[in-house]
Amino acid sequence: MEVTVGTAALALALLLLPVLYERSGSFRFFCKMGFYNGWILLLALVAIPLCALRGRDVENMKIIRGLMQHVKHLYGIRMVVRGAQHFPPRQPYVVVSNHQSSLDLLGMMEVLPDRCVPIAKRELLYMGAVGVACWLGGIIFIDRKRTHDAISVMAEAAHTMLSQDVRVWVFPEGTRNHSGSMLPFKRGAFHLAVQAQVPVVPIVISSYQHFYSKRERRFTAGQCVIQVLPPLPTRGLGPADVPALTERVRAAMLEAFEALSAELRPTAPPPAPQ
Ligand SMILES: CCCCCCCCCCCCCCC(=O)SCCNC(=O)CCNC(=O)[C@H](O)C(C)(C)COP(=O)(O)OP(=O)(O)OC[C@H]1O[C@@H](n2cnc3c(N)ncnc32)[C@H](O)[C@@H]1OP(=O)(O)O
Ligand SMILES: CCCCCCCC/C=C\CCCCCCCC(=O)OC[C@@H](O)COP(=O)(O)O
Repeated sequence: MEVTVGTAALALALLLLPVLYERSGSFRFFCKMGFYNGWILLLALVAIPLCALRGRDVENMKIIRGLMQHVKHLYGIRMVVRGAQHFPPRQPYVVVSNHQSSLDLLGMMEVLPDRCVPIAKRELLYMGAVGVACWLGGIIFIDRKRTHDAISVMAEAAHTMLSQDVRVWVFPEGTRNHSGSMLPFKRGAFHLAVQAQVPVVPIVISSYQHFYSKRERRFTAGQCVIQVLPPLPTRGLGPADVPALTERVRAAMLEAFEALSAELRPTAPPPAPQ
């Protein structure tokens, strides 16, 4: 009898799920985000044995990139890349981009250059299969709570970039930011570029506001523009030039971000006929 009641309750709940999904925006949002994380976890499980053949190697980022590129289609997100010609050919550089949400992974995987690894918070290492896949991909982990250690990891990265022909991707805001603008930039990425004497390539990911908002629990289909800006050289610059370089890059990125936000903002619906 108990089994029958339990089974009936489960069947009723399952039947109600599509209704709830249809009627509740919040429920839809949590389902979509849950699926996003779960799917990435599953993809990481696929990536691990493929990447393990090489061991920890930046070439594995090609496998991770390849496995991730279809995810945008699952969510109806159209990615438009502009300025890809600005990526310097055949040389290391530091990519800096704005960081709004974990959805940035989709934009990143759309344009991630070959032999390019992100710098990530070390907490990512402990995300089960995702952490293992990231480690195998050669992702550089830093402990944000230990500035001194983070700086020495980045100094080591400057050396690796040159000795192993590696590009590095940094989110200079240092954390996700949903404010609709950009946080002040931390200087690590720019010290890295100056130490290695390589260009900085700024990338702006347009605002998600018109199709995704964590606060409003809204996640629909939409368009995202990824704009690669002209690289800034650092040859001849020293540590004293880092603050000005940081501000120059942030100003250029903020200008591009605001222009994209204005361009992509949905126009108000026409007034209803009187
Ligand atoms: C198939 C599917 C599998 C799934 C795979 C999924 C893969 C996806 C992976 C994507 C990962 C994306 C993850 C994104 C993140 O984790 S973002 C968070 C981590 N990133 C950052 O924090 C980067 C930016 N941070 C910095 O650059 C910071 O500066 C940092 C080095 C971390 C230090 O920060 P903090 O402690 O806050 O100190 P300050 O920034 O205030 O710096 C203190 C002074 O030190 C100077 N400084 C900084 N860096 C250096 C350096 N390298 N060399 C010398 N000096 C440095 C800095 O200028 C400050 O001094 P002044 O105030 O300027 O005098
Ligand atoms: C055994 C433990 C199992 C744990 C399982 C966890 C499952 C998680 C599964 C998938 C996670 C997919 C998202 C991957 C990475 C997203 C990168 C990202 O956006 O990191 C945030 C970081 O930039 C800044 O962090 P904060 O904004 O400072 O916070």
